Order: sequence, then C-alpha cells, then structure tokens
Amino acid sequence: MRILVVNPNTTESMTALIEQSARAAVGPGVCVDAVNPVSGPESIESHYDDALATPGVLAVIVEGATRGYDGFVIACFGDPGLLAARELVEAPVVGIAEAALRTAGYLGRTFSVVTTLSRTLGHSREIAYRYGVASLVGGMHACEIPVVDLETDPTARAAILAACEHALSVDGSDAIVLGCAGMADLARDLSRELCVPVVDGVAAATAEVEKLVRLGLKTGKRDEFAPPPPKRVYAAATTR
Ligand SMILES: O=C(O)C[C@H]1NC(=O)NC1=O
Repeated sequence: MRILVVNPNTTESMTALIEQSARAAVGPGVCVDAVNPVSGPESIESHYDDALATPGVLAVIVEGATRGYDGFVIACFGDPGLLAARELVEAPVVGIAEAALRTAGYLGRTFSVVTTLSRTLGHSREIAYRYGVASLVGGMHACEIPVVDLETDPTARAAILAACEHALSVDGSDAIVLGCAGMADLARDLSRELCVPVVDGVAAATAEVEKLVRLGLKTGKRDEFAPPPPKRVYAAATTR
C-alpha cells in the first residue's frame, strides 16, 4: 500500500516533520511519502493562504494518482482542497482536521482544539460544523505562535502546553486536538504531560487512509464527487 501525504504549504522542513509523524502511524507494508507543492505560501494562516495553496494541493494529488498512490492525506488543519480532491481522484482523500476531530470524538464527551493564530479559529469552528462534530467541541484556542515559527521559536512548546492547560481548565474537556500539522511531533509528549489524549491530525488521517484502503473503500462517484465536467479554464489573472 502507498499513501501520499501532501503538506499544502511550501515549508520543506515541515513536510519532513509531517512525513515522520505519518510514517509512525501506519502498519507494516505501508509506504508513506510526504510532499509539498513547489509553489505556494510558506504557511497557511488565512483564507487567502488557503486559496493560494489549493491549486498546488490538487495538482500534487492528481499527479500522485497517476503514480499509483492508494490514498491521500491533506496535511493542513483546514483541509484545503479536500472536496475538490475527492472529485478528482478515486482513491480515498482524508484531511487532518476531519480525521483529528472525528478521532477525538471517540476519546471522551468533549475535546478542545489548540491551534496557532486566533484568526484561524473561525475557520476551524466552521469545519467542525461541516463535519457534524461541533457539539463535541468544548472550545477552540490559539497559542499565537505563527506556523513557520513552531520549529524555530524556543517559546513555542511552552506556549502550546500553556494553551492546552488553559483549554482543559476552561472547557472541562477530555482530550486535545492539535490544530496544526506543524505540531505533529509534540502530541505524545503533551499527552504524557497533560495526562489526557492528544490527537495529532497527521497520524490520525494517515491511519484513517490505511484503514479505508485495507477495507477496499474509495470515494463514492455516483453524483457529487463524480469527475468534474471538463471545461475551458482560462489562464491566471487576465481581464477581458
Ligand atoms: O491553520 C493553521 O494555523 C495550521 C495550518 N497551516 C499550515 O500551514 N499548516 C497547518 O496545519
């Protein structure tokens, strides 16, 4: 089995971190590769970044399908391009936000989400509603560390831990979801320190794809996710 994990941003060090977490989540006989588009934003922290990143995500997934990958992960907490990707390929496509939110639902009555910047909280709330799990969310919190600083800011880990402690205290929740792929390497340590389950969406989504492929399950192509009707697509930003 071969799974392609797509980091929608173009920060290659984060792609490597994502690949490590994804590989640790699968069983024997499963090959995991992580890639990122060659063009696009270095991080995704706004609707604009999300829009900029989506074409690259879709191109990488379509190319991966031609290379025979059995399933795909979109490794950005916001799941950019997820529904479009499900139209474009037959293999299962899972986003880390959807996988993390659904996984946390198995672990208690409610869970808290801890992400990077507060400006992304509205989108996270919106996708929790979209996935039908908003009632399980005890609260959503930001550590205010920008995505690209997660690896370099010496205060990042302490800030994320403090945000998790605050979340558990005010929300009274049973588990934590890490709302950024760049936090993937922190989940196990945070879980030990907080004494609650901490869900890393990269691991959750990759394990979910492995399960779907093992069960022989693919996206339903009967109607909404059938291949999009072919049409002329004009080149970028030209006015007539
Ligand atoms: O929304 C966020 O802050 C996290 C999201 N951005 C990014 O570049 N990778 C992510 O997982």
